[in-house]
Amino acid sequence: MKIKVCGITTLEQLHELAALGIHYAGFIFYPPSPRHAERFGLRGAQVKAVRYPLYKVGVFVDAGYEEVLRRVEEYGLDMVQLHGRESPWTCEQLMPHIDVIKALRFAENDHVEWTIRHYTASTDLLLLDTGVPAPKEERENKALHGGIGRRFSWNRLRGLAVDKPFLLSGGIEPGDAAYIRSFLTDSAARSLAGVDLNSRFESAPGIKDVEKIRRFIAELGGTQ
Ligand SMILES: O=C(O)c1ccccc1NCC(=O)[C@H](O)[C@H](O)COP(=O)(O)O
Repeated sequence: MKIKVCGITTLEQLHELAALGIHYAGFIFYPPSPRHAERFGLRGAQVKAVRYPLYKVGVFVDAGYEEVLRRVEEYGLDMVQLHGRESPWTCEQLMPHIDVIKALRFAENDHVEWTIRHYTASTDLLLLDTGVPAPKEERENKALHGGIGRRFSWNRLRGLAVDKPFLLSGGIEPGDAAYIRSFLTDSAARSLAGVDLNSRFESAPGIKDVEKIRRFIAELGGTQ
């Protein structure tokens, strides 16, 4: 089970999380987010200079091609996560340059299987997250693109043949380890690469509670 921790904002936290053996470290490049990498003074040259055995992932929301590749260079990113309404074609344009995670966000009536199939050939890894139903006031708060701490019904994945490795995401919290382990018995879990941890493992937005993450990883059975 791979672990991605998203919304890292300081080098100290990157260092502590690397020591826990996490596989993916997410840095958010979306200014309205309370976890925006630069909000806490994090700079590209610092991130680029540190070497840990993990993937540095830049998270973008409908950013332009040039902006994404500029950040890849500046921060020494290994992967990008596209968390907005990027089309399969947009993902394909980036794939020759950098590994792409496409985040798919499911609201109640979205067709999970069809949406996944649409992106299978156009991404290296999927991240399945919760979409908000989008009443007017939520639509207007753009920061609600991710990190909202809400879960979509994982039961909607049960029985599906997912033809691409995926990270399970969306409001995962301390105490979910047993449920995630039980999900491993489902056929959809054949493609489950790991889990994505974010707002439910923070003491404040952008500040990860490393001890909570350490305990959760232990409950999951450790990192491999
Ligand atoms: O975390 C954010 O603030 C964020 C804002 C805009 C786009 C993406 C964002 N996070 C990306 C992630 O991959 C999150 O970890 C994912 O949405 C799950 O977060 P949570 O619901 O807090 O578990």
